[in-house]
Amino acid sequence: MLEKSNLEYEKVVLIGIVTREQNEEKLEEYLDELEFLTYTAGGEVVKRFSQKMDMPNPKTFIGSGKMEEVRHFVQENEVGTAIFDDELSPAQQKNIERILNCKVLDRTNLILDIFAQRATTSYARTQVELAQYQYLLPRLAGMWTHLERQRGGIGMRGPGETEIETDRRIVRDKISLLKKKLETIDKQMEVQRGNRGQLVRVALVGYTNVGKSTLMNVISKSKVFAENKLFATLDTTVRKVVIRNLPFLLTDTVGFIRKLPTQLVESFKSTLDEVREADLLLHVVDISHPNFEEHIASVNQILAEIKSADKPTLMVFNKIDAYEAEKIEEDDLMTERTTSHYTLAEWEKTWMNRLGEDVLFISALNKENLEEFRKKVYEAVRKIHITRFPYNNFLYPEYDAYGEEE
Ligand SMILES: Nc1nc2c(ncn2[C@@H]2O[C@H](COP(=O)(O)OP(=O)(O)OP(=O)(O)O)[C@@H](O)[C@H]2O)c(=O)[nH]1
Ligand SMILES: [Mg+2]
Repeated sequence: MLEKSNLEYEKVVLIGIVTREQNEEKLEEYLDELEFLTYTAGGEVVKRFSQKMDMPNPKTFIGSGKMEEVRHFVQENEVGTAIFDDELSPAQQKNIERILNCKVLDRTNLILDIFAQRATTSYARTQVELAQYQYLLPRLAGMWTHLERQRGGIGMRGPGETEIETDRRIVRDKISLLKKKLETIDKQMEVQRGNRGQLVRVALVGYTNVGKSTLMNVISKSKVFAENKLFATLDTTVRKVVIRNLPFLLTDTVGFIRKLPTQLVESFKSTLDEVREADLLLHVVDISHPNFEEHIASVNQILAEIKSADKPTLMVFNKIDAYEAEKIEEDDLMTERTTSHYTLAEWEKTWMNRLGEDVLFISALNKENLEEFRKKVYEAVRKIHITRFPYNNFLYPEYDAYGEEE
């Protein structure tokens, strides 16, 4: 496994549904993200299809009329892949593949594919491979029920079952092998983490592509890979950073995303251990993204899943240089003013205001407000430090007590 399905320059169509919980506007936003994921995986979206429905069709997800429309387009335009925004059951995936006669992926599949493409270290590769096999296992079972139905009762416990059972056993063996391999690496990593001494640990967390690695680079003067694609970072990088005379460890981590496949959360447990063991989180947000509030909610949900929601956290609103409020023309009396029309100053007076001191607005790219960033991080790290080592708190005075030395 691991080798990614070849999406290079492949033409792709996206398919999503409008439901009671998900109106057209939401769907468009989700499909925007799905398109970005597709682009990251090496595909080019040529068309989006959507359908309004209360419940997805159990056999083909979308209705048969819509499916015919998609099939027609796929055939006419030599589309190689159809990607659904929602998770498809193994049976649905198979049925749709048969109708469309092209590759059919869902969101989970696509994310796994990108991770497979981007994993470079053996550690990240092992984690991705484990996630892939875990995704595959119930799908082998799905293949079986599909056979079962086709053949009917009598005589079906023949070679078909044996084959599937063998496949399943191979996959299960592979899973336990990979788990053992990870355990071994985990132990080594634990030792490494133990060797880091008693420095306070700070972790950068946040949605994918918000600028965590960029911030890591400006703060620690390191060269972590950053780019305008999703999941640029899969491995954690730890750097010792010193602000004034106060040293601490700063970790750059993998970005989160809406509906992050559970297999990935599970197999990236050890990568996420860095977050779990952190004393302070810097939750980085791309405030120029129209969905940034939803991104925050997704990140908080994953933090809760890994039991890290209660840690001291600084909210770092990044990309203020790129923030643009939507404008309402003066003669436009129809458009209702919403949060998308807020200026940054207005945002600061919303729920953000309730976070008190723990909020920051910066641009990592243009290095705006980094002095305030250093100050707030210094104060937060210092607070943790002096609770932990009350006897040497004289070492680290309040940030402003340094005067204008830097
Ligand atoms: N305009 C603007 N762009 C930024 C800023 N900070 C980062 N970027 C850009 O945002 C993109 C993503 O940056 P990364 O640092 O790779 O983001 P990340 O959060 O590490 O992303 P993943 O590792 O993929 O989760 C890059 O193209 C950066 O140049 C900023 O302050 N302003
Ligand atoms: Mg990164």
